[in-house]
Amino acid sequence: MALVGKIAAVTGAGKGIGQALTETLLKNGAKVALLDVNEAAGKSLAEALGKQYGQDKVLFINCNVESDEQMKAAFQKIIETFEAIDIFCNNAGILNETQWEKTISINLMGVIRGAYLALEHMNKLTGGRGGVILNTASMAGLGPLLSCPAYTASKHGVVGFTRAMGAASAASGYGVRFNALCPGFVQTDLFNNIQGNLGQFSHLRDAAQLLIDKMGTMTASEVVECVIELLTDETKNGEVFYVYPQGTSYVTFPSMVK
Ligand SMILES: NC(=O)C1=CN([C@@H]2O[C@H](COP(=O)(O)OP(=O)(O)OC[C@H]3O[C@@H](n4cnc5c(N)ncnc54)[C@H](O)[C@@H]3O)[C@@H](O)[C@H]2O)C=CC1
Ligand SMILES: CCCCC/C=C\C=C\C(=O)C/C=C\C/C=C\CCCC(=O)O
Repeated sequence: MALVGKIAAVTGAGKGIGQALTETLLKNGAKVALLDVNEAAGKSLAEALGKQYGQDKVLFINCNVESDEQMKAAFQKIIETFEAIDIFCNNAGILNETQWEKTISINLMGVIRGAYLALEHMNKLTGGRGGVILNTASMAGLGPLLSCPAYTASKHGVVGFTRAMGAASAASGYGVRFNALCPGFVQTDLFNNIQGNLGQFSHLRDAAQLLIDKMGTMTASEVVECVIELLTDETKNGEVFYVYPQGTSYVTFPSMVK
């Protein structure tokens, strides 16, 4: 599936990994709807990218992934403007162990909400033209980030949801692929502004820092460079793609059916 002419939407598009995803999609010829709750960041990015790629290629929508109403309205706006949707990147996320319910609400419930609404418009059985849904999980969806249990739970949830939806979609003939992106540490606002967000686990900051020092960090652009394959290769469904400073790998899981 080439990206030229495809219609994409990215949540949390205003900054960090979402910004890099948006720029990469535009660079490869897609039109992109930028969804973000940060109006200032999303709007100014959309304006800058509109100048670079053409105003008809970008659309900013102020939208909180926690809101069913705002998300439904966002999909309506995308369809009104671009007529379809082929690629949906469920990327918005926070890391806040003090506000752990909000962390679950945005990172996991927001992803499920986004996927179900996207599917209504993309499902080939209901008039959609198929496509791919990419869920940004994390390496914390594969192993425990000791200072961040709620965040770790949210990301394990995203990995499980993606795998189950990939299987459900294939078995149902929806024509929509589901893949999860699991980056290691990425230099973004989420990573840099961790101070005050670890709550009762603040005393584990140094232990987490040791892990960061051992593993290293990446830029958002380095992560997204590796993602094109996941979006374009039509054989990739239900995949969990681990991106770390030294390379990438498709994660394998043990089969529980004996
Ligand atoms: N930075 C890192 O080390 C890693 C981040 N991730 C994941 O990548 C995704 C993106 O994170 P970053 O780019 O690092 O963060 P970031 O903080 O740089 O950007 C997140 C964007 O999401 C938006 N956002 C937050 N809550 C929202 C909501 N309720 N509705 C709509 N938009 C919302 C923010 O306004 C911001 O523009 C998240 O899901 C995060 O968990 C995964 C692995 C590592
Ligand atoms: C200094 C406190 C921690 C700061 C972490 C900031 C951002 C992290 C974002 C993530 O999504 C996590 C990325 C990578 C690490 C996740 C899990 C490590 C698992 C290690 C293991 O399996 O042993």
